[in-house]
Amino acid sequence: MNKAKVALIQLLGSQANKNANLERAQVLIKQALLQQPDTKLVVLPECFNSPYDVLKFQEYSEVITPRNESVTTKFLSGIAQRYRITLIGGTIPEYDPQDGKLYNTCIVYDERGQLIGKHRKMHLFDINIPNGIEFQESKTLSFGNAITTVENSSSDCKILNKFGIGICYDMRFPELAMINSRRGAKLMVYPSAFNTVTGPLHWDILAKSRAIDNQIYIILCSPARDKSNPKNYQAYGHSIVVDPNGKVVSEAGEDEEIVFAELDVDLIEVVRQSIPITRQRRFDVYPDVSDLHGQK
Ligand SMILES: NC(=O)CC(=O)C(=O)O
Repeated sequence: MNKAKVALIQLLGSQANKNANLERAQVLIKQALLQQPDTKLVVLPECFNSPYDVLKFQEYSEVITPRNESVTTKFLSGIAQRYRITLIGGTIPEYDPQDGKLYNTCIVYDERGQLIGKHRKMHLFDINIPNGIEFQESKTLSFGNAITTVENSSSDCKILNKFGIGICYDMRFPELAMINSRRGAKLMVYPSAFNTVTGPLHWDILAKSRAIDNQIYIILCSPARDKSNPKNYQAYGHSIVVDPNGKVVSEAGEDEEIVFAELDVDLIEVVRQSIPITRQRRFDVYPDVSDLHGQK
C-alpha cells in the first residue's frame, strides 16, 4: 500500500499514577481506532507513562527486554498485537541493569506485538534560558549512543517499512534525520515534549526544516498541556504531521486530542523529482555525514 493512516495520541499522560497513564493511553488509542479503523501507525508522546521530571525517572523506570516483561512494555506489545498496528510507544524511563544507567527510551512494536526498535535519547535536554526555562536531563539520565532506523517488513504500508526515530531534543540536530533518510527512511518520528517557552519559538519550524531538508514526512507527538497542575512541566502540545514539502498535514491544539493524517509514499518521489536536491548534493566538495558515520 502506498498510503498509510496514522494517529498521534496527544495524551494528558505524564501524571503521577503510572497505571492511570496507561489506561488513559488505551482509551485514546481505542477511540482513534474507532474513528479511523484503518489506522496503521499509532504514536504516543515522550514520557507518556511518567512525570517529565529528572527526579522521578528512577522511580518510574523499567527494564526493557525482548520478552516485554515490564508493565509498560507488556502493555504496549499487547495493544500493538490486539489492534494489529505499528505502535511507537512514546518514551519511558529505562533502567539498564547491565550498566546501571537510566535512559529516556522509545520502543517500537510491529503488528504482531514484537519489539522491533529501541531508541535512547541521544541529545539530552540540558538548557538554561534566563527567565524562561532551565532543565538538565543529564542530572539523572545517560546519553543514548546509537542512531535508530527501524525495519518493519511485516507492515503492508511501504512508508512504514523503514523509518527513523528521534526523541524531542534530538530533532534540533539535523544529522539524525539526514542519516536516517540517506539510509532510506521516508519518515522520521519524534515522540516529544517541548514546553511553553521553546514550543512557540521552534516546534513547527524544526518539523518543517527536517521535512524540507530531507524531503520526508515528519511526525512530532507531544503530551497535552497540563493546565490543572501549573507546577508540572508544561508541554507545548501541537502534535504535528508535516509532509515532504514542509506543508502541515495536521496539527493539534494544546489540549488532549488525537491527530489524524494520511501519509503518501508517492508524494516523496514527486517532491524529489520536482526539486531534485537528493541528486544535486556536492559530495565532491563536502563530505556525506552518513558516510562519515559509517552506518549507511
Ligand atoms: N524536551 C526536550 O527534550 C526538548 C525541548 O523542549 C526543546 O528542545 O525545546
